[in-house]
Amino acid sequence: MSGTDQPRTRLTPPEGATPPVRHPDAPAPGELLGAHYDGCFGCGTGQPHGLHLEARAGDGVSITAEFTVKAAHQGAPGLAHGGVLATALDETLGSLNWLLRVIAVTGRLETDFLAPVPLGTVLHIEARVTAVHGRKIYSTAVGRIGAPDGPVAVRAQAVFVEVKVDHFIDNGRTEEIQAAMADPDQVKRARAFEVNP
Ligand SMILES: CCCCC/C=C\C/C=C\C/C=C\C/C=C\CCCC(=O)SCCNC(=O)CCNC(=O)[C@H](O)C(C)(C)COP(=O)(O)OP(=O)(O)OC[C@H]1O[C@@H](n2cnc3c(N)ncnc32)[C@H](O)[C@@H]1OP(=O)(O)O
Repeated sequence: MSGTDQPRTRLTPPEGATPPVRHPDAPAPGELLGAHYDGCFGCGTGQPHGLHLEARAGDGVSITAEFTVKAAHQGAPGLAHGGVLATALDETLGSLNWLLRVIAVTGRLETDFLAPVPLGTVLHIEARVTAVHGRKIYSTAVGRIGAPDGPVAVRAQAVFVEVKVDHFIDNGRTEEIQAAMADPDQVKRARAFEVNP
């Protein structure tokens, strides 16, 4: 790789990175987070074939989540599609930002697939922020088959990049943005981001 083929940033935090700070108003450990947007493929209830991933706050800046592999999520017959598994990890990692009260998008996501995940499996995911450096948030996730201490099937390392709410307003389609703004819970959440940076 050379020039523009190089990744923007390494997955290991640079010198000067600091430990993440859990926001004082973050949901208590064990609390269900709920969907951040009804139309989200990862967590939204309005997506019939979505992942319907359920995330809970953990201790520190960590999240646990469960995702059940359904027929619509197959790649090979009877096995979860790798991209769908990466999505489940991405969604769980994205939920971590709610504990920091920061809005951030995935900049880089590296996934290791260690074991196939059969249809019907409940994938138990745990994700954690390891460090913060400027707008960059470094995090890791692991997905286990069948139980929180089950065999490891997937792992990920990620860098999320903090953005302003304008990122969504400027880049999203007007129709969906207006619908999201009309959802009282979304407005509350967007406000919370803006008054509690
Ligand atoms: C209106 C109602 C809406 C309400 C919304 C309210 C709340 C929303 C709540 C939650 C929604 C949030 C997420 C959804 C949750 C889960 C879903 C899973 C997450 C995703 O699925 S999300 C979709 C996929 N994701 C993208 O769609 C990103 C596309 N992309 C961009 O939008 C830009 O590319 C961006 C913003 C990433 C950067 O652009 P930029 O211009 O702002 O930043 P800039 O270039 O200045 O870089 C600043 C520092 O970040 C480093 N950096 C930059 N890019 C990097 C990269 N790719 N990898 C590693 N490091 C990177 C630089 O190296 C520099 O580091 P340093 O400061 O050390 O030099």
